[in-house]
Amino acid sequence: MPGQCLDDELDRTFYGIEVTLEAVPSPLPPATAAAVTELARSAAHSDGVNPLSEHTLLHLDGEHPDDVHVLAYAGDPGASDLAGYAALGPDGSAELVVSPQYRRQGFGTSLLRMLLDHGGSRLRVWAHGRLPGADELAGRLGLEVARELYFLRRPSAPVPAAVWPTGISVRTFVPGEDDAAWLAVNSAAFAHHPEQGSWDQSDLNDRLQQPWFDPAGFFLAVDDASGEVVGFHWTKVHEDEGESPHGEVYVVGVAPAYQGTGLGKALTLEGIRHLQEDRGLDSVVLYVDGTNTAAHALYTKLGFETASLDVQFAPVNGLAPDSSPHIAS
Ligand SMILES: CC(=O)SCCNC(=O)CCNC(=O)[C@H](O)C(C)(C)COP(=O)(O)OP(=O)(O)OC[C@H]1O[C@@H](n2cnc3c(N)ncnc32)[C@H](O)[C@@H]1OP(=O)(O)O
Ligand SMILES: N[C@@H](CS)C(=O)N[C@H]1[C@@H](O[C@@H]2[C@H](O)[C@H](O)[C@@H](O)[C@H](O)[C@H]2O)O[C@H](CO)[C@@H](O)[C@@H]1O
Repeated sequence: MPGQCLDDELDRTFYGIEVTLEAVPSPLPPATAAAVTELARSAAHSDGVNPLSEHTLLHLDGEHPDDVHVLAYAGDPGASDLAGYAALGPDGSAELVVSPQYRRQGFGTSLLRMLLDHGGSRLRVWAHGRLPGADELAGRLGLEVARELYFLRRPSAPVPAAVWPTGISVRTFVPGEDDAAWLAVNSAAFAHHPEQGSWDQSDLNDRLQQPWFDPAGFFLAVDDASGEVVGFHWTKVHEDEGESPHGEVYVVGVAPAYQGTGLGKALTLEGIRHLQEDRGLDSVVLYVDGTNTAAHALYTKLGFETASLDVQFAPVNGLAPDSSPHIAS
């Protein structure tokens, strides 16, 4: 829906007496963003998995005019606390979460129906951890699994020394100097990825400003002959409330012309060494798409094991209701 925006008037859509849904434009008022963050924290504590991804949480703040936020209340908005939330991006990707105290009362169904109204056949809604009920709710509304994202964990174990391909050296990322070079190799490495390959300077800036960002954990592989950045391993440390600190292989990418030379393995090992030895972290995690056979083979070899699964649901054969979105063009 690029370039589209919500009507001037709040687009309030009612799905029944008990549930009030309100589609609100970006930017969310700070108090509303805080309520959504608390709702997500409460659900994570109850379910053992975060219902909203980093991208959605980052987009709660700031101007993202192509995003749609949906708030669910029991009764009139403001008359009660937030019962649920859904986010819909311009590419049809979406997430939704219902407060643990409002489960099995139709809020999830109402939120998903509204996402289908707005997203149509492009809707791709996440179910992180594929929790009980996700498949049932999705199936009831004509959705099926369209994508699998595996969450892998590597228990603490010695890290073999990285063996670098000839003519390649490694250094760490310098914010403000390496941005363009990293964006270029990231988009080349992830040219076929639904999200990663389209990251731009704004996406990078969002993350450079995060408390977890640490350039010492962001490794760049450089071709000595050309000086070109040809690969990277960006690590991340999670120190979230209620979780033991752990490291993440956040993103590993190798320029297509350098793939199959041992560079991905070397970069991955260097990042794991950093997380374990420099940051003193025991376990290391990562996300990898189910279709990514190369990455899966690499990580399995390095001792990663499947810990959980996220899935994305999509309308069966694009048969979603063909209702036109409730948004002005
Ligand atoms: C946590 C994440 O970031 S998941 C996303 C990972 N990144 C991407 O998918 C971006 C696009 N792909 C790439 O950048 C690369 O293909 C990577 C990072 C997956 C692998 O990097 P490469 O430099 O090609 O890997 P490298 O040459 O070091 O191979 C290491 C091992 O990976 C596996 N592997 C690499 N490529 C392949 C392939 N095409 N098919 C099967 N296995 C493969 C093998 O086990 C290989 O070991 P081997 O050569 O001894 O058999
Ligand atoms: N290995 C990476 C790059 S290809 C990957 O698969 N990322 C996924 C993953 O991102 C994680 C997610 O945003 C978590 O909320 C965050 O805490 C992690 O740090 C991220 O790695 O899942 C996303 C969907 O939730 C997906 O869009 C990314 O491509």
